[in-house]
Amino acid sequence: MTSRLTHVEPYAEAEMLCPAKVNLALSVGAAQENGYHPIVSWMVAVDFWDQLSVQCIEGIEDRYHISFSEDASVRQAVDWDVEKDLVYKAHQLMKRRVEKKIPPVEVTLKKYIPAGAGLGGGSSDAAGMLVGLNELFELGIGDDDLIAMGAELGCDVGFAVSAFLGKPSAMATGYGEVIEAMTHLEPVHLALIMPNVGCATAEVYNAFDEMSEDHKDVDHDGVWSLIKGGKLKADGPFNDLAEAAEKVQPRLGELRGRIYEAVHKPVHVTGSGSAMFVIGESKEDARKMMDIIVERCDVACIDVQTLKINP
Ligand SMILES: C[C@@](CO)(OP(=O)(O)O)[C@H](O)COP(=O)(O)OP(=O)(O)OC[C@H]1O[C@@H](n2ccc(N)nc2=O)[C@H](O)[C@@H]1O
Ligand SMILES: Nc1ncnc2c1ncn2[C@@H]1O[C@H](COP(=O)(O)OP(=O)(O)O)[C@@H](O)[C@H]1O
Repeated sequence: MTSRLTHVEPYAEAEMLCPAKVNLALSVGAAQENGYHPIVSWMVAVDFWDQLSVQCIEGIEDRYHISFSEDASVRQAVDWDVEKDLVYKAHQLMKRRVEKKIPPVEVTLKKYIPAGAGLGGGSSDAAGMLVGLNELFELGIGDDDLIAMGAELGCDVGFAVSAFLGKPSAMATGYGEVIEAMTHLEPVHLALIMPNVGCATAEVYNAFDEMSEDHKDVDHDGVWSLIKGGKLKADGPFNDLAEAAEKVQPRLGELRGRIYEAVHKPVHVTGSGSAMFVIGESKEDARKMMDIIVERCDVACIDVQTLKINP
């Protein structure tokens, strides 16, 4: 479960674990007139989370506390205003959407997922807020509408909502907002590497445009055959944004080389970077690689696995 509701009248609280996502495959087409790129991606949610709590309070104003946890693997500061936070934006969107008035809440977001990592942390926090408010105030918004609301906040937010609803593996198409949830998922074990530098998504897509001479179509079949191909092999994942991410953040290419030297397995970039991952044969294998990477590569690394599908 990724959410928990505690009803102690008159106070009630929703606690949400907001999972990171990994793009196991990401195919990107040429930018459209609106500047956005069509994509086909196999996205999975993993057991690495931000913690979000939404609590009813007395008073008239909402309160927000947003910070990185002291014990986060990558220490960052929240360098954006509350009004720019996706949790705040999700809250405002929900208030506009429902006619029933939402009472004041105290929102506490404790972040572990680094920003600008291609792990969709902010998207997941936003999804947690939509799902949490819907449950807490019994707003009765259906799954498809919640996913559509997510897509208004960001291309990746619809997938994050779907993961909250028990579907942590999906093929995303359109600009990422069209979600086809998968009903079967072989567990995938990963060593997840989180460099202490971030990549801004828009910058990476711009670099992709500059680097792509011949504009190809998205590789729908390639992504689909990976999803349907049984146990994922270490060399299975691919990412059309990987080179662009390395152009934006040249340290990544060098680090990727060092990690490969240490574990002798392909090292993949998730989303627009900066995080990378190596596929393990098993939980033990992923953990062993994590130990080696932490020891030899001077970078934060944890072992994670895909969340189970909730039937
Ligand atoms: C690259 C991906 C892969 O899953 O993830 P991240 O690395 O950001 O986690 C996504 O496509 C990111 O989705 P998301 O992070 O929600 O993007 P948004 O906030 O909607 O858009 C940020 C910016 O990225 C660019 N953008 C985003 C999605 C898309 N299909 N084409 C784009 O060109 C646009 O320049 C946009 O202004
Ligand atoms: N709750 C949040 N968590 C992380 N980043 C957020 C959040 N809300 C807004 N942001 C903004 O989003 C930026 C990260 O976006 P992006 O590069 O797309 O992330 P990612 O690649 O991790 O999905 C941050 O630098 C910050 O300005």
